[in-house]
Amino acid sequence: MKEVYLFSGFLGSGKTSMLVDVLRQLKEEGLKPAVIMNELGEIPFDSQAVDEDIPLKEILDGCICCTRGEKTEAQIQSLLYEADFDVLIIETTGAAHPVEALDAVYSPLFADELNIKGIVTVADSRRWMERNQLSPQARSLFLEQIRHAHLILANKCDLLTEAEQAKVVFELQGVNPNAFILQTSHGRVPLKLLKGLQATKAQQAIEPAQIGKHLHLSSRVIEFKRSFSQEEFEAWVRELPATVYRMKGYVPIEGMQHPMLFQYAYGLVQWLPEYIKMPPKIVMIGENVDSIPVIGEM
Ligand SMILES: Nc1nc2c(ncn2[C@@H]2O[C@H](COP(=O)(O)OP(=O)(O)OP(=O)(O)O)[C@@H](O)[C@H]2O)c(=O)[nH]1
Repeated sequence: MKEVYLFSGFLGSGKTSMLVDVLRQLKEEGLKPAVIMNELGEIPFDSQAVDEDIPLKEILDGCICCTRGEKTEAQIQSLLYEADFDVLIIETTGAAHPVEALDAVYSPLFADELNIKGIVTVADSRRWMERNQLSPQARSLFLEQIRHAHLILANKCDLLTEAEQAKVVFELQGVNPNAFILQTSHGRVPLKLLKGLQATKAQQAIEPAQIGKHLHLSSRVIEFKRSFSQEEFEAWVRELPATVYRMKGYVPIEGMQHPMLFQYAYGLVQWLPEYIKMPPKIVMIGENVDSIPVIGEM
């Protein structure tokens, strides 16, 4: 399986600096990286930071998490098809919400091929100290990026005194008690730390994924062995805890020739008939989703 890392973080926090350094380390270890970059503008500004021999896809005209889910899926699929790589790094825009970005990346179509190792959030320590100057929306996004991270870089620590650095780490840990927090400058993170992440462990095609129990934001692949009535399936969905944020995939429904395309977000369910036979599985994204009873297995 290919390892996938999502780099998240506020505008200008140091994501590209981290990317450049991680790419260098991967190459030194003889690993082949590939990169998907998501930039808000039309011009691929940051992509110049990636060497030409590294497979690179860009999503330029929008944010990965808002409208670009399908585009991300297509970019990953074409990378899987055309490029030879071991590790995929996806750098999101500073405006991406981590749950939505994870959702855009995690498709039942290639869940068996990708091992999503986790979300690494780069936090600008100086900006964190001055977060009260941000608009409420920007501040809440900043907090969400920290809250859902599996690893946090308290970056730009060179701009802070030691006492300030300690305060920032303490406060970040308060927002996300589960993530490891590393103080960095210029996004320098040892590769070993990234490799140790386990947002989703290796998944078998049949078995539901084993997920790190102590991590809150996690994902899971659920494969169905029988079909359901739509009512029965939706009754199960209604019973799910509010901490299940997203589900999508293909569900075998009685009377339908092929599994139906199923989408779930913010409590809303959407069904669409599918004209080709897709594998009967969905992905679920939420907090500690491994402990949730699954329809057909209860
Ligand atoms: N002093 C200091 N500057 C840093 C550090 N990390 C990054 N920078 C600078 O901050 C600026 C933004 O860094 P990038 O790595 O481009 O940040 P980014 O998150 O990719 O930025 P966007 O793509 O605009 O979201 C650059 O000028 C970097 O040189 C750091 O640890 N200390």
